[in-house]
Amino acid sequence: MRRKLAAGNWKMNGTGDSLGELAALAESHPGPAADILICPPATLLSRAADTARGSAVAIGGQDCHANASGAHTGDLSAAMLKDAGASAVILGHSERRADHGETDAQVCAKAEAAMAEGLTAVICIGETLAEREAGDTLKVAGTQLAGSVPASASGANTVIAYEPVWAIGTGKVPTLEQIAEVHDFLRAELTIRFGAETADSIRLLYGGSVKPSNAAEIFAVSNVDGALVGGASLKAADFSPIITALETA
Ligand SMILES: O=C[C@H](O)COP(=O)(O)O
Repeated sequence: MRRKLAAGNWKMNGTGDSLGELAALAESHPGPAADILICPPATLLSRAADTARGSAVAIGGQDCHANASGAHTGDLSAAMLKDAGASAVILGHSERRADHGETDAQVCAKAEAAMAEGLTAVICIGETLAEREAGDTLKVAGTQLAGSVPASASGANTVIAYEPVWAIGTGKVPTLEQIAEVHDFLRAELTIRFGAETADSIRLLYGGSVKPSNAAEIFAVSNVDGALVGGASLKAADFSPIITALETA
């Protein structure tokens, strides 16, 4: 049985003042029936880990380098994230794929580095609007899944987030049928590659304009094990009802 996961990606938002939202969230969900993960910007990782210590909220990074150390100005290794208090890291987010030209192979190498440090890799995939309109959604999902997920993936070290690029921060959400089609496809692809036992243990998150108003219906979709939430994770008042919807799904 997969435990549900509500993950918040603060992206490039937040300063020390934002930690009050994290504290409020942790206080509102002392014994949640779902896992909760907040991924603040790297500048807040250590303080966020201090704020969340002893609570049910885990802290994660938003990216890591594939190498353990070295001359990579501005980058952070998986070991550094772990040292700062992270237990997970988002990898291959479409914003990094677009802004930094990250390839599936690079995402896969980063995921291997994260796993080697004991971090859970939250690996993001998803099609652009042009790819969906061309009828290539499943082809893109399959290619990104195959290329970005390491052979060592398991339910313990890997979470897959399906995030259609056109749904991120736009208020546009795929139909429930469209979400189900992709999530069922991803489960089937994982089963072919890893076998049923491992495939059934890997959580599949949906991401893209998840709000308190649409969370419950999305969480009722086949093979949706939670959400990766951007904008609505910044305020406890928005993220808390999403977590509650997941707990009761
Ligand atoms: O990582 C989160 C996703 O990009 C979703 O962002 P959003 O909830 O603001 O659409």
